[in-house]
Amino acid sequence: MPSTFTDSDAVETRALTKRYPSSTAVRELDLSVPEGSVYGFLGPNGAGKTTTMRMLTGLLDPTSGEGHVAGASIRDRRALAGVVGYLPETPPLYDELTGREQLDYVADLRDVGPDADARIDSLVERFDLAGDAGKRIEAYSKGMRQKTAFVQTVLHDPDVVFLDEPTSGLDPRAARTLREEIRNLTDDGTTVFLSTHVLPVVEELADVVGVLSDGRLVAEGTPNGLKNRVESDSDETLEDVFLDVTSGHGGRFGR
Ligand SMILES: Nc1ncnc2c1ncn2[C@@H]1O[C@H](COP(=O)(O)OP(=O)(O)OP(=O)(O)O)[C@@H](O)[C@H]1O
Repeated sequence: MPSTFTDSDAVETRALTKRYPSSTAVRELDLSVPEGSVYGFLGPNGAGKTTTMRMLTGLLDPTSGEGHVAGASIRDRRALAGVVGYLPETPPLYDELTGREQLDYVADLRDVGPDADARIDSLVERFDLAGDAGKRIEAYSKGMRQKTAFVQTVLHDPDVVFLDEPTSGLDPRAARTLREEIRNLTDDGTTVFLSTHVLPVVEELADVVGVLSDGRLVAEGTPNGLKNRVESDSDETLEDVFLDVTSGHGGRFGR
C-alpha cells in the first residue's frame, strides 16, 4: 500500500489508537507536525498524552493505526531509537551513578561518537551542572535530576525530541535555560513535541498547539489562532481555550 505520509512532517499519525481492556486511551489520532517546529501537546490529566508519546517513541505498541517519526515507522523500535529522544515524566536515571557517569553511559548507549565528551561538557556547563557532575545522582535535587535527564535526552542529537513536563522542578533560571535550549534545538532543525500543563511555556514556544481530551484531538492551531477563534470583549487566554475545549460540553472551539 502506498504511504500517505509526507516527507516534510517529522511526526505523522493516522487513526492512531490505543485500547486497554477497560478503556480507550487514544482514539483515531491524526497528527501532522512539520519538521523544525514546536508542537504543544495539551490535555487534562488522563487525556492520553503520555500514551501517545509512548507510542511515538516505540515504548508502547498501538492497538491500530499507524505513524511515522522522522521517517521511521512507530512499529520499528530499532529505527526509532536513533531518531527520537524522550524525556518522560519520571526520567530513567541510575541513583548510584554520578551525573557524569550517567551521561557517559547514555552517550555510549546511543553511540554519540568522538564528540560525546565535548557535547556533554557544553550541555553540563549550560545547565549549571558542572560543579555537581562528580556527585552521585541519589544526592541530586529534583531540578538537578530533571536537568541531567534533559541533557541525556538530547545528547545523541535526535531528529524529534519528546518532552513530558520538561520544566517540572526547575527554578526560574533553569526553566529559562531549558526554554532557550528548546529554541536552539528547533533553530538546528530538530522538532520538539512538548507536553506540559504550564500554559505560558506553550504560549511562548509552540508553533502549533493540539489539545487532547479523552483520547481525541479536540482543537488544534497556533496559540494566537486558537485564542482568536471567538469574538469576545475580553482577551481570550490559552487557559480559557483549554478549559473550553476540554469541558466535555463540546466547547465553542471545534477542530
Ligand atoms: N497501562 C495501562 N493500563 C490501563 N489503562 C491505562 C494504562 N496506562 C494509561 N491508562 C489509561 O489511559 C488513559 C490515558 O492516560 P495517560 O497517562 O496517557 O494520560 P495523560 O494525558 O498523560 O495524563 P497526565 O496529564 O495525568 O499525565 C487514562 O485513562 C489512564 O488511566
